[in-house]
Order: sequence, then structure tokens, then C-alpha cells
Amino acid sequence: MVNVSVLGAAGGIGQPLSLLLKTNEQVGVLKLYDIVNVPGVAADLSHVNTNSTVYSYLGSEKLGEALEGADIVIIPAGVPRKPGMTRDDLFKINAGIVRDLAVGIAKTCPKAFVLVISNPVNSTVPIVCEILKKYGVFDPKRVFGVTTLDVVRASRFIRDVIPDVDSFATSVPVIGGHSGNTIVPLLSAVQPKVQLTETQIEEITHRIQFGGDEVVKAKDGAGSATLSMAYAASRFANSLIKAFSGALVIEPTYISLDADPKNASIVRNLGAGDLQYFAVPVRLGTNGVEEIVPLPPVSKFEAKAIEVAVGALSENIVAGTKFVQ
Ligand SMILES: NC(=O)c1ccc[n+]([C@@H]2O[C@H](COP(=O)([O-])OP(=O)(O)OC[C@H]3O[C@@H](n4cnc5c(N)ncnc54)[C@H](O)[C@@H]3O)[C@@H](O)[C@H]2O)c1
Ligand SMILES: O=C(O)C[C@H](O)C(=O)O
Repeated sequence: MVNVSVLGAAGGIGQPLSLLLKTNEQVGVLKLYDIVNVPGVAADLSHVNTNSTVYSYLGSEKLGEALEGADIVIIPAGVPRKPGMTRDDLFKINAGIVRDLAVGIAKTCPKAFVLVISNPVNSTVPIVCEILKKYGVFDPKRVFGVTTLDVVRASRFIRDVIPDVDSFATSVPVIGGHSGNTIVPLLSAVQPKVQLTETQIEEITHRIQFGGDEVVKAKDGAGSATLSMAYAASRFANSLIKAFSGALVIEPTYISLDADPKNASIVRNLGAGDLQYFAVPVRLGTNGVEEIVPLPPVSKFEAKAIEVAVGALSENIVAGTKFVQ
């Protein structure tokens, strides 16, 4: 049985994500933490007749208890975008929120697997890693930026163009980071293979890179993706939990490349250069990242996209790292 703590559980992502986690029978304890409204969310969820027990923790003085015994900590705490904002505009508020939660993790459950959802993921993951380093408990195999939504979107958007594709069974490696042109879908490596024209490749790539903006615009000031994000984060958490019991599971995620220095060189040769963090498909296991899955050679179009991504990512990583140092 696995103990999961959700930090920011009363929010737009936190609530449906907690519901999806409640349906996973491998979850034994589900701890919900927030600074508002969480007792009601937990009371409601606790009536669902799956076997996990739900606990509620309200306010920062309860953070330690919320993290006690956690195997997996999922962080959707923080503010979402409004139209006209970039994810980087969220740094001012979310960097401090994520830093404080990471301190709690370092002190209370340093061996937990940490799944970071709060934006800007390109910077919040370095923040979590730097805090864990500061406390001497950093394991690069255990900290994940959740980029699953990019992959979920990619396979769905391909189906929007080619209706006989099975979106659920289609796997698309999406590498780089999680914002605009740092998101690099490798449409040349879609499995099973699909035939796309150059125009389709350009259009689908752009839609995957800016899919978040579609939702922000449609919600018109009421936030960003929550339901599709909850689905994506529960898919990642479920994959990790499956991997604990030996299943072969591959998920793309934004990680420190120190998690697998050997295969990191393949990613570096694809164009990531000396970046410390990059989203890559990884094989998950009992220790978290078992290996970075080697990627096939990329197309010219993708190589150019990687080049553009690296410049922006590098700034995001420096911002996150400096914030802690
Ligand atoms: N990684 C991704 O693909 C992805 C996708 C969608 C959204 N996001 C990001 O997820 C974050 C949350 O989005 P949302 O729509 O759920 O926002 P929301 O405002 O609906 O919910 C956020 C929750 O976090 C809580 N919170 C704020 N400060 C906290 C703290 N210090 N400790 C604990 N909880 C705290 C709030 O009370 C709220 O309940 C945003 O930063 C958003 O940009 C990421
Ligand atoms: O777009 C956002 O701000 C939220 C999220 O990162 C997304 O991709 O939907």
C-alpha cells in the first residue's frame, strides 16, 4: 500500500486529482493539505467506498503532519495563469510556495517521490531539487516535473487530425520543458507510426506547445487546465505506483539529468547541451527513475525546436536555482 500526500488539495487540480487517487486501490492513505477549504474536500472524498483512508490538514502548521509517512508527494499548490500571462509570470508567487513545501518534504519525508505540478515547472523543479540538496537529502531519481499533460495533449491532438488513430494507445515523446516553445514534441517518433504532412507537423507541434493557452483563454480569467491536468497527474502517479510492483512503465517527465548520467549523454547529444534539467521519457521503477529511455535521431524541424527550447529553458533553470542559492 502506498501513502500519498497532495499539497494544494482544495484547488482546481487538487480536488479532481484527489478523487482520481481515491479510486486507486494501491493507495492506502490519502492526505490532503491546503491553506483553505480542505476539511470539506476531505470529508466529501472520505465517503467514496474505496479502501484508502482520507485525512485533512489545514494551514501551514499542519504541513509536517500532512507529510508524515508519505511515499509520494504531489504538489499542485500555487496560483494559475490568467489570460495575457506566461507561466514565468507565476514565478513571483509560486517559487516561494514551492520552496516552503520542499523544506517540509526535506524535513519530514526526505525519501518521498516528489511530483511537481505548480508552474513554472521549468523553474519549480530546480527549486525543489536545490532545497533537497541544501538539506543533504537530494536524490535526482525521486523528483519529477509532471509534463504528462503535454503527452496527453499530443496523442489527443494527433487524433483530432487523423480520426482513425487510437489516441489512448498512441505514444508521443515530448521533451524539453513545460512552457510554450520549451515543449518539444517528437512527432517523428510517434508510436505506432503516423503519416503527417509538413503542415500538419507544424500545426500540431504549435498546438501542443500552446495547448495550455487554449484553456486559459476559454476559462477567461477563471484559471487554467484543471481536469485534464488532474487526469494527467493521476496517470503519472498510477504509473509510478505500478512501477513499484515491478511493471515496466515509461513516462516522460522533467527531471535532473543526474538521475541517469549514462543515458543523459544521448539527450545532450540531441541538443540539450549542458542543461541540468530536461523532460525525457523515463523508465520508472522502485527507486523512481530507472533509466532515461534512449531517443531516436530527431528530424531537422525537431532539432531546430530543441535549439529554441534550450535557450528559454536555460534561463528558467537559472532563475529557479538562484532563487534558492
Ligand atoms: N504541470 C502542468 O502541466 C500544469 C497544468 C495545469 C496547471 N498547473 C499549475 O498548477 C498550479 C495549480 O493550479 P490550480 O488550477 O489547481 O490552481 P487553484 O488556484 O485552483 O488551486 C491552487 C491551490 O493551492 C492552494 N495553495 C496556495 N498556496 C498554498 C500553500 N502555501 N500551501 C498549500 N496550498 C496552497 C490554494 O489554496 C488552492 O487551493 C498552478 O501553478 C498552475 O499553473 C500545472
Ligand atoms: O497553461 C497553464 O498555465 C497551465 C498548464 O501549464 C497547462 O499546460 O495547461
